[in-house]
Amino acid sequence: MSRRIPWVEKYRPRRLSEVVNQEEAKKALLDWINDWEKGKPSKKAVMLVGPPGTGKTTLAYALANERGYEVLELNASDVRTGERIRQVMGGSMKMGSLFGFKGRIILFDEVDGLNVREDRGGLAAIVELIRESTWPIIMTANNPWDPKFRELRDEAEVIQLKPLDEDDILTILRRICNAEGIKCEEDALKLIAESSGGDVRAAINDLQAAAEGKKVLTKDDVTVTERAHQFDMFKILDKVFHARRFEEARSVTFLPSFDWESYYPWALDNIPSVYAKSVEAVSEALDNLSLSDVVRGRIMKTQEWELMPYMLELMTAGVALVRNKPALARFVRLTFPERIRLLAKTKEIRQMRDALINRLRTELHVSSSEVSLYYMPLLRLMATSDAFKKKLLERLMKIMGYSLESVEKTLGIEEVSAGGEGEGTKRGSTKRSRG
Ligand SMILES: Nc1ncnc2c1ncn2[C@@H]1O[C@H](COP(=O)(O)OP(=O)(O)OP(=O)(O)O)[C@@H](O)[C@H]1O
Repeated sequence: MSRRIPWVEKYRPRRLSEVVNQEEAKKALLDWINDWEKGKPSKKAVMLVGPPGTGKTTLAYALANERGYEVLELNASDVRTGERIRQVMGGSMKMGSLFGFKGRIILFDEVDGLNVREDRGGLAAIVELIRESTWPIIMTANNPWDPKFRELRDEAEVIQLKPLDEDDILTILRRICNAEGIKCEEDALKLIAESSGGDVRAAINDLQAAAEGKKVLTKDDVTVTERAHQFDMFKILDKVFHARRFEEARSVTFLPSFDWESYYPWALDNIPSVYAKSVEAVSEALDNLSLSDVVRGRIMKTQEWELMPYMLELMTAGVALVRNKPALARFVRLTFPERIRLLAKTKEIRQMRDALINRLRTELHVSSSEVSLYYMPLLRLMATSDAFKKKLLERLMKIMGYSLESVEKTLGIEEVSAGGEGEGTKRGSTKRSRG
């Protein structure tokens, strides 16, 4: 009955190309190590930041493996005693080659796990380590936005990883099922992926628990634990709405499960109903939330990550501490954000549309935005004209391998003809009657 190798380790990608959907992070990481190798890194360290189980540690190891570095992992107590540091820092880049390595990469996993209050010395030691290091340093963190980590963040290039979506996780799960020779029903994998809340480690663990030793995995075999990304979000919002003090509201941002990208639409959709009794409160909370989005935009554009605490405070304390806040019931009713629901519903069509745009972009040698702006409306128009419709739809079906219905949906011609005549009228009106 004993578990053999955990699948999270067995199937941990060894090469960067196997790490799913973190292309921008990979590129930034490669640029950084290339600069190191040329002897002119802009920062001696990088900090890989992202939600749990999205590939931070994996990227560090894959990079080291691919570029021939030995990984030396350090933790908080190593830093405090200082001894291991001296050991690690001794020697030069050339020394590693004795053992067949090009050099060393120092990995400091989960730096935000340091208890900054009790471990002030530890933090200062890491900063010093970075300044003096002759080796590239990689740190990982889920949530390093506490102002106390500022000095550390300043020493590093912050590389943000994306939260993974269900499709990414399905890709990884299918790969494992194939490698294990297990016939996994798609529904079973979907259930696991859905409940993982974007955490690949959680999904792989659930898969192993349900499938190990089986030849076939069905939906009935899957008893996913209440991983409850959504449940967490309910708890987080509940805490924010009930908070009476600044620190209380802001404290949610230190939870490992806090993911600001998902939090935003949740807050946006729930503020009007939770504060419904006070227009002033709704307006102020939405104002602060939108300001947080302005700050987010600035961070993304200028990479000024030190603005992050302001963004987090505006989206939490800014929502909690508003004038004329109405008295709230002990349990507020929260709803699932419409935007996320809608995005999930239209995902397939959006993907097909993106694929078509991409194809046209390469054929026509123009940018994607030009295709969306000029060529897609033209195609849509042609697809509703008797002179071109048949030929155009047939060509697109052939080129893209879509069904007729998919081509129509991709071009959005239901919407166009909804206002006009023909078969679209019927479909369009059914759609509208919902609203
Ligand atoms: N993008 C990815 N592509 C392929 N596999 C992944 C990816 N992200 C995570 N995994 C798998 O999930 C496991 C956990 O990933 P990893 O340890 O890199 O997560 P992490 O982001 O460092 O999480 P934490 O912050 O909890 O330490 C890995 O063993 C790997 O098998």
